[in-house]
Amino acid sequence: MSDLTHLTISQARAKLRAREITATEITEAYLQAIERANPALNAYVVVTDDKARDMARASDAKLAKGEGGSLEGIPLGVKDLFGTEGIHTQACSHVLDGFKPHYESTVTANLWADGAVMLGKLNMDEFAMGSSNESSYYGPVVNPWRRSRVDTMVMPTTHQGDGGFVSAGGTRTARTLDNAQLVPGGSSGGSASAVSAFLCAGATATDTGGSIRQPAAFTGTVGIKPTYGRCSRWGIVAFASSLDQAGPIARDVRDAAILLKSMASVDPKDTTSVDRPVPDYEAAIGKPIKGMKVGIPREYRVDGMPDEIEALWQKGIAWLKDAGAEIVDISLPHTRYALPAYYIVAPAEASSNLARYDGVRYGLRVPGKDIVDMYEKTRAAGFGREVKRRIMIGTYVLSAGYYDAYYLQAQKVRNLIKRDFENAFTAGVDVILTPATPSAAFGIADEDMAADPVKMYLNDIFTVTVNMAGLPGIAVPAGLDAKGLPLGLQLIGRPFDEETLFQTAHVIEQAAGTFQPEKWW
Ligand SMILES: NC(=O)C[C@H](N)C(=O)O
Repeated sequence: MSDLTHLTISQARAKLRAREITATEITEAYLQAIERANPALNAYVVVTDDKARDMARASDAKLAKGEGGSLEGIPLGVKDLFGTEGIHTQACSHVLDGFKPHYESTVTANLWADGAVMLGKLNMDEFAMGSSNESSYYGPVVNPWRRSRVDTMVMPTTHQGDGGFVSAGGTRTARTLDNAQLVPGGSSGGSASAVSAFLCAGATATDTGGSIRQPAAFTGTVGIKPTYGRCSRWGIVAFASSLDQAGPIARDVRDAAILLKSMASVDPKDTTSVDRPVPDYEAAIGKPIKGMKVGIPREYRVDGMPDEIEALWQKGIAWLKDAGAEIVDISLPHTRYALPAYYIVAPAEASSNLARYDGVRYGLRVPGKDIVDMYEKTRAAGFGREVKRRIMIGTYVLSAGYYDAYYLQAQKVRNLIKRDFENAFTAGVDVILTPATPSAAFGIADEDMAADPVKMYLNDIFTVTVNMAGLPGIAVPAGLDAKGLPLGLQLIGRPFDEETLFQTAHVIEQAAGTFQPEKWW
């Protein structure tokens, strides 16, 4: 049965439609895999097994009649940020203890309408704030990937007895997995870990400054943040509303295209969702990229970037060139201001969005001597360190006297960043290629990151620009580092041109192959 969990969505879809397997069988295989692996990986915070079985049964009834949607019978995991009716939705925060919404987010409703089966809610950084999944109230998620060491042994040439038997000698290599646990990235760490470890066929995720693409890169999976407005934000717990976008994490580019097609829609309940038809993204896969103009932004060559990342980038450039693309150097001159500006805009919006958690309307309430005391005690107990840090930064940059110096400036910088991209695209660039992250996955409880939050924020250096400009970006696995850990490349496209991203990412995937962790859990 466990083999069923190794099918990609497109493979499972074909087998389900051909009645070679049933939705119940594949769902049971995933539930068993979760039961076995979750104590080690902590990817799921809730497993909705009864619901999964009911949904699978309903899918089987439809499939038996030759009916069903595009995802009929496909088991998925859902990031805990998505409101799921009657089911635990806590953004992995203590402050939302016991919260079960009476509504379903538009994105998840779209998936269920297309026949997908819900396996459970996935772990994440608290309120999506983080790049390591260590700020979750439910504890860190473990990356299924581990560093490995390659030992080369020189085998001596041996002689045996008078017969003069001679062994060939030479070298032998052995790969040993390191025991150190690594982060899966964040904030969608549960989604990335679960997809990579075969604990769901695909997962929903969100990306405010890199939360889909960075964990995808850290786990050898594919993650796309679509254009702002492509997926409805309705029913998703808000972090920074002008930046938040939902998207999928999947095992390959085709699966990501299938999932995004289902998740995306125009929604009157979210005024920022855009009224444009959702194309058949899968149709873009396999289309040649001959003549496509690929921009390489010189400002993404940041100080201290490891040689391995530069080498990966060069490899990506060579693959696209070999496939007939034209490579052009471009300049995005305001890139270096993106990270500081993001860490003003995002906390500012967060401080406003998170004001609603007051102990009255949702979740946790810690009694106090009066209402103000109750607010204070609830918020002090309910929010974790990183969330408190962002609320304080956000409140500060919005306060009278500082608003102009910080928030207003950051908004201006945001416009300049957007204009940089517009200039590149109007000059004829079709897609931009960059590394997805400045490093491979790092260790859980990494001392440097824990001591200095800015080090953690630097994880977002290549991804935040895309959110600031509202553009689509995809992370696609492109190789392994010297320690055997996955590394990803990022492609950035024109607004609403996700098709070009899938088309180009598929070329990289074809050249690089797909990557699976060695099973230890
Ligand atoms: N939410 C995100 O996109 C993650 C980003 N690292 C942040 O902490 O803001």
